[in-house]
Parts: sequence; C-alpha cells; structure tokens
Amino acid sequence: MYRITPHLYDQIRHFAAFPQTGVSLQQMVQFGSTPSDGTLFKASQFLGDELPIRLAHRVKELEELPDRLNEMPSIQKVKLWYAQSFEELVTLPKPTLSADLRQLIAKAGNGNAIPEAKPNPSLIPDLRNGKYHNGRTSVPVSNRHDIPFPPEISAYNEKFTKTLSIIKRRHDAVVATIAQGILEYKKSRQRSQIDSSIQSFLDRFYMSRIGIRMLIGQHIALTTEPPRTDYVGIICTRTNIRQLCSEAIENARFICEDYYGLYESPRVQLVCDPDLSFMYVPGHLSHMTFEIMKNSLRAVVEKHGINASSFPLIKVVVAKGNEDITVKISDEGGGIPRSAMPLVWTYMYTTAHEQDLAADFDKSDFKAPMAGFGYGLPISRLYARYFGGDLILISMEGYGTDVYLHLNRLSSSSEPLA
Ligand SMILES: Nc1ncnc2c1ncn2[C@@H]1O[C@H](COP(=O)(O)OP(=O)(O)OP(=O)(O)O)[C@@H](O)[C@H]1O
Repeated sequence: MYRITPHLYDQIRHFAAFPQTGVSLQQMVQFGSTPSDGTLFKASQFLGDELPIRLAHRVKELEELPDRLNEMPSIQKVKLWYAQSFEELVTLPKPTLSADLRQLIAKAGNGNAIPEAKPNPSLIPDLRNGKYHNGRTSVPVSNRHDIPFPPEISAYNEKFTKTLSIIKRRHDAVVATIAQGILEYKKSRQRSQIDSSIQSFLDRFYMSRIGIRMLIGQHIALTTEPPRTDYVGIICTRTNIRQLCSEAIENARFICEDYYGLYESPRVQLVCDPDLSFMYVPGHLSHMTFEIMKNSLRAVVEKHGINASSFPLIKVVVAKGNEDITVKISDEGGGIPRSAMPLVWTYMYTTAHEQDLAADFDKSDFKAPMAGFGYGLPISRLYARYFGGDLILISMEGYGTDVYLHLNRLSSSSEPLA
C-alpha cells in the first residue's frame, strides 16, 4: 500500500506553507486560445508549481481535522491519494532548457499569461537534488506562434498531461469517499449532524477540488483535444443557456418518471432568450441546473402524490443582467420549513430515504439517481461560487420554493481559494 515517507511529509509541509494562486475564467480563456507547444509548456510550468501547493494544503488539512475525523479510514484513504498525486507531480523530471529555449518559451503565449504561481519558487528548495532553484520572472509575451519547439518540449508536455490524467482519475471518487468518511465519523461519535467547523472544512475541500479539476481538465483538453468552435479547452465562449437548461430539464424529468414510475413527470416551462449565450463551463452549468430541477420535481411529485391527475407547472425563467445571468426555478412543491432552511446547505442533509452509500462508493463519481445523499445543493452552490456566482433558495412553506442561480457574466473573478 502507498505510504507517506517522512521525506515526503517534509516536502508537503513546505509546499503547504505557500499561498494558492487563483485563476479567473478570463485568464484561462486568454491563455488557452491558441495553444502551442510553448504555451502548453508554460501552462505546465504554472500547474507544476500550483497543483502541488493546492494538493499539499489539502493533505495538511486532512491530517489536522479535529475530533479524530482525521483518523477515519476513508479520510486517510483520500489523504493518501492527495499525497501520491503531490509526489507524482514534484518528482516528474523537467527537461533541461538551454538559454535560447528559455527565451523562446518566455515569448510563447498570446498576450495574456496565466499568473505566476504566487510563491516565488526561488524560495523553494529543489527537493529532488537538495538545491535551491531560482524563481521564474514574469516575461512579457508576444504573439508569435511560429516558433519551432524542440521535441523534448512536446515530449514533456505529453508526459505531464499523462500524469494529470492519472491524477484526475485517481481523484474521481473523492466526494463519495469523503462522504463515507463523514458517515464513519458520525457513527463513531454517535452524531446525527456535523458541526460548523466540519461543514466549513467540506466547503473548502470540495471547492478546492473543483478548482484542481478545472485546471487539470482545462490542461488535458487543450493538450489532447482537437480545437472546437467556440471552445477553449472545457470552457465554451458561447454557452447557450436555453439549450443547456432544456437538456437538464429533460434529463431530470426522465429520471423522475423512471424513479416514481410516472407516465409523465411534472411539466416545466422555460422562459429564456434562445440566443442568450455567455462564457462558462457547460459541464458546471448542467450539473447545477440538473440538481436543482431534480429537487423541484421531487418536491412537486411528493407533495401532490404519484397518483395526482396533474401536477402544477415548474417555471424556469432566465434573465440577463449586466453583471449576472440569473436562472430562477419556481416550484409548487410545498417549500421547506424555516427551521430546516439552514440545513439544506449542510452536507448529508436529505429528506430522502437513506441509501446505501457504500453501494455507490466505488463508482467513478458521485451521482444519485433522484435524491439521497444531501450533496446536490451544497455542491451546486460551490460550482456557482467558483466563478463568482451564487445559489439562493427562498421557500414559502406550504406552497413552494424559488431557487435563484446567479451566474457571473464578467468572468474576471478569481477562484475563491482557502
Ligand atoms: N425545491 C425544493 N422543495 C422542497 N424541498 C427541497 C427543495 N430543494 C431541496 N429541498 C430539500 O433540501 C434537501 C437537500 O437537498 P439536496 O439537493 O442537497 O439533497 P438531496 O436532493 O436530498 O440529495 P442529492 O445529494 O441526491 O441531491 C432535500 O432532501 C429536500 O428536503
């Protein structure tokens, strides 16, 4: 079994002492719009500094969790995944660069670089050979894409991307495994709810995971996928919101019909300008709208009963403001009692019948069929906040719920990292 050696612990502690560097959606797009071996190499240099810092923060945090939560077997398991990924990144041999090549790489880019990872790497000892190495300095970039890069650069890019793919796959089951760890903790401490310090840990931890996966996913897509119109990596510069909402609605309705054995699930009216598009990550938007729709459908079906002759319409309205695009989902599913309102944002709060988490445990990601783990809302809110938006829920008990999904149009806000 993989274990963390004392030397690796030293490295982790060292990296965890540096702050994380946030990147905005705009920076990701500007940097990745014309990828060449040079820009990809620069991106890998940034990620090679930044990802170990982010992973090290998480290992340290998992290590220091209070009330013996850190001792739960599933928490330990996740900690080892993070440590292993950290080690794979810091031990990946970098190509030796001649002075000329250094200059070529410095010039690669398209006018706007992703930021330098905040810690000045000159302070970081090269832990592989015991020396201190000098920091990179910010170099103005030009618009040159015609520079021939030697094969060792593309070979390194390929190797780096391969390492990222392995890491991404290793971390697929993190959400479910941490959830399992929380269950182990609740059982061992005989608690029914988690306290606010654990809630904030989970918010931080899952937010960090979204960021790490965003950076990794973006890099893999830029390196391995052929260019697609309107796409830069996994970011779509013209995400059509109507189309995306329609798909999420249909998918959620299908699952609802299947789950309750309905001939037809509640209908959904969508009011949205068909041409409204903006820069976003379609995967994130699909995830959020789908989760919110599932909740509304479930509430409506359960309030009115599966034998109801008809269900009240669920309304989805999309509004375009200067700063935000807001998606409002209104249902007549009976709402939520005021006393339960703070709970809906806590992980593992659900009014669905308990499911066997362990059964879903080894699946690649965390997907409940209709409801059941109490992760839908808190994780969706993290996705919204990741790019500077928010998710707000207003309930009228006895009638229904309005959910407001605010999506930031300015796309310049940096990742919220803690
Ligand atoms: N539109 C709604 N109307 C009424 N109750 C709701 C609504 N949305 C959420 N809730 C309540 O909030 C709880 C938590 O919702 P959340 O989406 O986080 O988890 P879940 O749907 O139970 O499980 P899952 O992890 O599968 O999403 C739900 O179990 C439900 O009790």
